[in-house]
Amino acid sequence: MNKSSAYFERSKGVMPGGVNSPARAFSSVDMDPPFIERGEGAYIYDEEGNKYLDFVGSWGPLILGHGDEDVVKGLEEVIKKGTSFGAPTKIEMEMAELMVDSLPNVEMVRMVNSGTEATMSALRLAKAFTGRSKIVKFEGNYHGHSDSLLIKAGSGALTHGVPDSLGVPEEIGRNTLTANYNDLDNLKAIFEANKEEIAAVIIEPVAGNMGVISMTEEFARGLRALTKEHGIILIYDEVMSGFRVSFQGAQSLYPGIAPDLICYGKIIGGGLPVGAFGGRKDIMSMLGPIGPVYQAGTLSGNPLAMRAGFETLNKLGKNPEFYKKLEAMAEKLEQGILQAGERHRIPVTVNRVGAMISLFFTDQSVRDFNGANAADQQRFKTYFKAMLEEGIYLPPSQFEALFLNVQMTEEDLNQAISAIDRVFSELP
Ligand SMILES: Cc1ncc(COP(=O)(O)O)c(C=O)c1O
Ligand SMILES: N[C@H](C=O)CCC(=O)O
Repeated sequence: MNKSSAYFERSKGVMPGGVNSPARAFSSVDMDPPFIERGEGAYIYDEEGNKYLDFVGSWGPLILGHGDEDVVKGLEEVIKKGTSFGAPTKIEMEMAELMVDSLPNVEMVRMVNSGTEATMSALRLAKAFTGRSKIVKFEGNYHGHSDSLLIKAGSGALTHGVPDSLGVPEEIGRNTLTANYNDLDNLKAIFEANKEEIAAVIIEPVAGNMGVISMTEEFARGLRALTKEHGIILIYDEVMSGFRVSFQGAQSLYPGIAPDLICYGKIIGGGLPVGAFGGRKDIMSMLGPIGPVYQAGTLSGNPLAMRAGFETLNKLGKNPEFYKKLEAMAEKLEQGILQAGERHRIPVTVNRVGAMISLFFTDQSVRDFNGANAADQQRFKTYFKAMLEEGIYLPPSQFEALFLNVQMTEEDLNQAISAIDRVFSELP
């Protein structure tokens, strides 16, 4: 990777760590990242022309693969008319209608430019609605990089050893309480100790930022019952799981449980920068200009992002077989990993929900942050590097999820499974 390494050195001179988001720096696996030149279907190509089967998919958005023809055609149409107006457009309305019509528990929605903005704004709204200041998040969950959420955070923050970022003022940090994922007793104790002070609980219902770990049914029910009992707003962060684990996201996996607000991002932008939050009309109606909670954005509802998102959601909604295919492929991959583990005596636990999957080098079940953190990260590093040499592009951290896309074929998966088998056979 001579060219990539040279570009990386150049980038480091002008960009902190050579990147615009730490997760992509590959420092966690002690190597330089390949610089990606283009993507096509299920594959990406680096500046040297190396071809990789892409299990990152821009960290989740590209469920249709690279260069989906409907997304590209839509973008070409929009770009000829203008890239941004800072004024209402028809496509924003159509996108909002599509989301409200498709999603349970979303009566109104507001578009923003990233998942970070979505969670930050949803929390502000919850604080205004309840008149309270504290929030609860779960250790190892990641909700973007706003101050109050960079506490015991997952994803790149965890991978790079800064789950509690410097620069978050103590008085802000004090209002963020952290709980253990899937632990109702812990949550009850926090609620009891902070009566009438907690505005919201925010959770990744299917977490992907400490590896993949989902809420147990019992925990999901208890969480909803307890938040209701204490007058606390329940926010599902579906930035990653939305339209990924099923068309209606994680909400549909826990029938009968309704969050009050839900955050989106990634897939709803079809590969362009986007986020959204929505939910109960009485809460959403507190937003400006009809309510007292201010929230805004020069490029919010940008026509290109809206069109890419609209084409993506429209296509996913019209093709339920996509999700069946993704599920079948992810299951095949899961089995392939487990069988390779057995064959080569490598202790491995695979967590999977739909086409979100991750592998932990441990023989213990992983259902919270401590479980994920106890897995063998040194072994993950060796595995990651060897897989990259095999032409398989995985997220460079144990604490991230792998994403499949609908462009992947049986042959692609067989290639990945054979690579895993070869790599496991040589793991120290
Ligand atoms: C669950 C979750 N919430 C929020 C975010 C923040 O989104 P963004 O990176 O678009 O700001 C991410 C990813 O980064 C995420 O995975
Ligand atoms: N896990 C993160 C989001 O889901 C990875 C993306 C990033 O932080 O760059």
